[in-house]
Amino acid sequence: MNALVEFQDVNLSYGAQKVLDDVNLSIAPGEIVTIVGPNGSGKSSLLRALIGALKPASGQINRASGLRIGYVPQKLHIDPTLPMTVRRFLSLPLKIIDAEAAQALQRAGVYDLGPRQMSLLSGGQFQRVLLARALLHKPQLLLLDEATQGLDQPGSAAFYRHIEKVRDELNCAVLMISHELHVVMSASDRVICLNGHVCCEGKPDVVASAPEYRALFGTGTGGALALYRHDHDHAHGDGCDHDHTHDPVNEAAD
Ligand SMILES: Nc1ncnc2c1ncn2[C@@H]1O[C@H](COP(=O)(O)OP(=O)(O)OP(=O)(O)O)[C@@H](O)[C@H]1O
Repeated sequence: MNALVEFQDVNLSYGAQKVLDDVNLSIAPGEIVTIVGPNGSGKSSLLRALIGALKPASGQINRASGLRIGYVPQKLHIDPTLPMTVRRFLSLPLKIIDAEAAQALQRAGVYDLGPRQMSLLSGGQFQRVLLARALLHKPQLLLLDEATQGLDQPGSAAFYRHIEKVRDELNCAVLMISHELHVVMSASDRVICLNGHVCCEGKPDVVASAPEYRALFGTGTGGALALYRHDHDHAHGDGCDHDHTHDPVNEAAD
């Protein structure tokens, strides 16, 4: 198999609630793919199924043999009363040597944070440390689950610019969930729109070439959020029977 990961007709439920419905997708080496979709559309569940934390009710998830995955979660709670340096955090649960920690921090763009206390990091620094942890074992596939939640717009733009750099350095594929659709425009090779099933996918430049997008995106990132119109300029497959008129601004703000 050439792809790193392939979903074939994957169905997933929590009890009676169906969350993924015949999902098919594949991720090729080195590509940056973003999953967008409304709240509750199954994005995080898809990532959890991909890492093997959830078992599909039917269908297949094929991973390339020996695939190394790095995962940056949406958030991670660490007891603020627990003294723990960044260096120590990187050694949990697997002990690593100083050189490995230094290299991972360097790759995450925070080479000097090793001695700092986890509880005293800013939101942006904390996410970079989570990224460093995900990079420790040189992943072929990096998963980011709304990794910039809580960061301001410049902070999250810097984070995603850094992700492109990491991809170029490590040649890893990146699969990310983001509500920040300007990031989708600028950083992704491909966008997959999920609403229980994959309702459309395509290159972001289709969206970015819209005159409204140019007018707004050229002058800042805020307006670009309004331009992701789910009901045009994508090809929809059969069986896509739900309302496609999402409210991207509110989705982005959630
Ligand atoms: N452990 C669980 N047990 C039961 N239901 C769950 C569980 N995790 C998620 N769900 C439900 O499954 C659906 C999909 O959730 P999921 O977190 O995958 O969506 P999402 O697209 O990532 O949402 P968001 O954008 O809000 O983060 C939601 O209706 C959610 O309430």
